[in-house]
Parts: sequence; structure tokens; C-alpha cells
Amino acid sequence: MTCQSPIVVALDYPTIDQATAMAKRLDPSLCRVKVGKELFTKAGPAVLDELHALGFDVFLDLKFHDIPNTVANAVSVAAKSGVWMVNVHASGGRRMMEASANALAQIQDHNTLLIAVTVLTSMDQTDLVEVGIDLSPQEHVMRLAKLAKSSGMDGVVCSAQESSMLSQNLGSDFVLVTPGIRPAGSAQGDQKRIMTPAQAMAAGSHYLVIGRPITQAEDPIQVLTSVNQDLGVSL
Ligand SMILES: O=C(O)c1cc(=O)[nH]c(=O)n1[C@@H]1O[C@H](COP(=O)(O)O)[C@@H](O)[C@H]1O
Repeated sequence: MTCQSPIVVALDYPTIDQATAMAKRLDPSLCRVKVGKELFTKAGPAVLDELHALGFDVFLDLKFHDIPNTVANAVSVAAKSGVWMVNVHASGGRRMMEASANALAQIQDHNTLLIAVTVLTSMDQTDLVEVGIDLSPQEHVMRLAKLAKSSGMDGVVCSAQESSMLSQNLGSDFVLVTPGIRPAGSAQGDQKRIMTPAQAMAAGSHYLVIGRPITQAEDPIQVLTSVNQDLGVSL
């Protein structure tokens, strides 16, 4: 069954047991899930198998950034493990992204989405200046997203604050995956460029990555259900 919800819950846990315990409190018809660096480094591919067995589409968020051959091979292995989405850093450049897209194209019947990270949602103008980029976050996101599209990516990870700009300039079918989502009243934490779920969808986001506001809630399924309801997702 295809999940109708745009929500992707970030399972940022240090062990497979904690991650699967949270997944069992969720519901694959109400959300997809994301496995990131902490969990994958500890648990390895077994966690993907467990989450697939529970019925979830899995976003493998390892943000690959290396030479083209290395990243293309890593993306290929990820797709063969059956993940729904995998990502690379757009700042790895055109040749890295093209090699990754070509590697995916060689896998028969794959339907893994290949997404490029633009500017992390934890970064603002000051952070960019420190790494030598004299553009606003919006300008740098635009530049990287155009590069990602012309390098064969299915979409980008960006802040929802950039979604309407990207949707207008790159077309509404270029997939926009937006973390830094904060339902009204939840803590901002280390995120800097944030939006509420409803604002993000109105701006043109396709998928909303939400971690702590759901996973650290007393009743995660209640928060998930209520965000879905606010967004008008038929449950
Ligand atoms: O690629 C990502 O998923 C990602 C990109 C980005 O720019 N910002 C960002 O927060 N993320 C991830 O999205 C999740 C956000 O989690 P919360 O801040 O707890 O909602 C974390 O797992 C991050 O690793």
C-alpha cells in the first residue's frame, strides 16, 4: 500500500532496538521513516531489513559526499537494498551526481529516489560565510538545486523556506524534501531555517522530515495523526 502522507519520521536513535520500538509505535500507512548516520553506523543494513519487514518505505539518509566512483557505488548498493530514497550532497558536484544517477539507471526495475542535499537546515548566512560562501542561503540553495536538477537528481533536500522559490523555478515535479519542520509550539533545537507542516506544504514541499517533535513526544502516534489531519491527509 502506498503511504499517502508526506511525513517522513527521522529515527535518530543509537540502537536498532530503540529505532524499531519507535517504528512499531508508528504506522506505515501514516508515515515513512528515515535512517540516518547514527543509527546506520551502529546497526548497519539489518535495520533497513527490519523496517521494510514492518512495512515502511525507508529514506536512507547518509548524505554521501566523496569522489564520483565511490558515491555512485554506494548509491547503487543502497538502491539494491530496496530503500525508497537515498541522498548525496549537491556540493559534491556535477560529476559525482551524474555518476550516481547513471549507476541507478543501470539497476533494473529500481524505483529509488535520488535526492541531493543543498544547504543544511541547521545553517544560516553566518555559517555559509565561514565556509567561504558569500551568497545568502536562498541563493546558494538555488544554485545547488539547479545543478542537482541538470545532473539528473530526482529532487533536493532544502528548507521549506526555499520550497516556493524552487517549485516556481524548477517545476512542481522536482521533489522537495524538507527537514526543519516544527509543528507550532515545538522546540526549534539546532534547526535554523524552520517552518510548520502546513506552511511547508503550502510552499510546495513534497515530503516533510520530522524527527524530535514526533519521536520525543509523549504520544508519537497522536502527534503524527494530528499533523496528518491538519494537512488534510485522508487516513
Ligand atoms: O537530509 C536530511 O534529512 C536533513 C538535511 C538537513 O538539511 N537538515 C536536517 O535536519 N536533516 C535531517 O532531518 C532530521 C531532522 O530532525 P529533527 O530536527 O529532530 O526534526 C535529522 O535526522 C537530520 O539529520
